[in-house]
Amino acid sequence: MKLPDHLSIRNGHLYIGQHDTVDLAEQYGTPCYVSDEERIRQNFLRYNSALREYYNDVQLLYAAKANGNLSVMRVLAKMGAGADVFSSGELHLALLAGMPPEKLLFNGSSKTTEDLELAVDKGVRVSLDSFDELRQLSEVAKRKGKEVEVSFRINPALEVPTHPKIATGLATSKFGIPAGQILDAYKAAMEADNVTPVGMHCHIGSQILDVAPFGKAAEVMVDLAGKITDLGVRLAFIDIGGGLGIPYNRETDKMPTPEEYAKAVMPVFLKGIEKLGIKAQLWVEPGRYLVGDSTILLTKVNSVKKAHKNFVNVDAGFNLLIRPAMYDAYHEVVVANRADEAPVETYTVTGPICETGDILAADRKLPVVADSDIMAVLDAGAYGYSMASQYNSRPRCMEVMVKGEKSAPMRRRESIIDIINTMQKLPWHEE
Ligand SMILES: Cc1ncc(COP(=O)(O)O)c(C=O)c1O
Ligand SMILES: N[C@@H](CCCC[NH3+])C(=O)O
Repeated sequence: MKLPDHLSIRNGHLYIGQHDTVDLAEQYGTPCYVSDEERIRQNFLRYNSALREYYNDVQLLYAAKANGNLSVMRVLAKMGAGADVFSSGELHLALLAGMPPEKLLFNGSSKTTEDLELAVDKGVRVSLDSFDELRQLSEVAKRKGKEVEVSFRINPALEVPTHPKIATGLATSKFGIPAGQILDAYKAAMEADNVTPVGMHCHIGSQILDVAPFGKAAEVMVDLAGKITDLGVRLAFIDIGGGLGIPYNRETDKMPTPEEYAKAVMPVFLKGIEKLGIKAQLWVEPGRYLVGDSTILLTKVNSVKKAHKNFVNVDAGFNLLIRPAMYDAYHEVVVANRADEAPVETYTVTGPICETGDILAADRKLPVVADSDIMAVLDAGAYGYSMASQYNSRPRCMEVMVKGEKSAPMRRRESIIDIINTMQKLPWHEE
């Protein structure tokens, strides 16, 4: 099995960095997410350098939805990342993590008045998704006597090779303003009180397996940039979103690298802005690439059952990692305490949730598995914990970070008390 550099097999056990995952499972309990801080750094550096090879004025805005743990965001903030925030919650976290407001963009297709107020109060730029939202933001900013800088999210109407649920730039998707309406949007923004258009934004989808659509999106953006500049808008940034995929199946996935991504995007972008004679900053919003492979989910085998199939029943299910159930996503699984044993049996790894679809990994060849074995689900750092739920009244698990010889929890395990405490007794049930 091919492993990323920060994972290795030593003495029959799976290691993350310098840590035996079987010991980590013992020390912190299962289920448990474990992330490697160094890996996040390496991923950031690689992505950033690939783009900066071509152009100095690039700003990475980490897509906070991928993994909103404050410790993860602090690591990225220290590296110089800003953030794409998609809610007031993510905005608060980004600021707490030390990301300056000028490196944040408040995205979202359905913002509340409170969201808009927070953006204005904190001096964060807003990516607008409708004419309605422009009007509302203008009213909010005027009421507060403040100015707010904006971009519009553009729907480039592009097909992308990914799961249909995570293609976001299709003509039919809910995101963005169609290219045919975009000049009217900028005109309206130029006329609106207390609002200044200074940027453009698009994001075509996630887990994209080919760089060609990114090049196409860049082309659409610089073409439109010309028309928007002609209106008199001074573009400070052009944000082309995130979406670069990662190889979840290292045996079969042929994934584009950040260098290939940069090669597809940067010449188009640079030619475009040179032609226009502008010096816009390039903003990109990677999420998955920065954190996806940094993290494993450790889970313990509760029981093994021979039935229609060989089922391995583990203590983590789609309450903690919904990607396999939601997108039929593939995640590699390793029996952490038998990592050097030969795969001899085919197993389906299932969680504890009361749903047939609670399958983490189907039909995998693994060593003979027994109860109390520790399994690691790989590449769980993006859209893992951040999409976790308390379904079946299961408290969410702990998150641990390792760095060199050190390890520490970066989020405590929830307890049933946490769940109970959010509920309130109805007044007519009191007596
Ligand atoms: C607006 C926006 N930007 C960035 C991202 C990050 O995407 P990814 O994690 O695929 O890089 C997303 C998620 O798809 C998004 O919705
Ligand atoms: N949640 C998706 C990615 C969507 C990103 C948000 N637009 C996944 O797990 O692959």
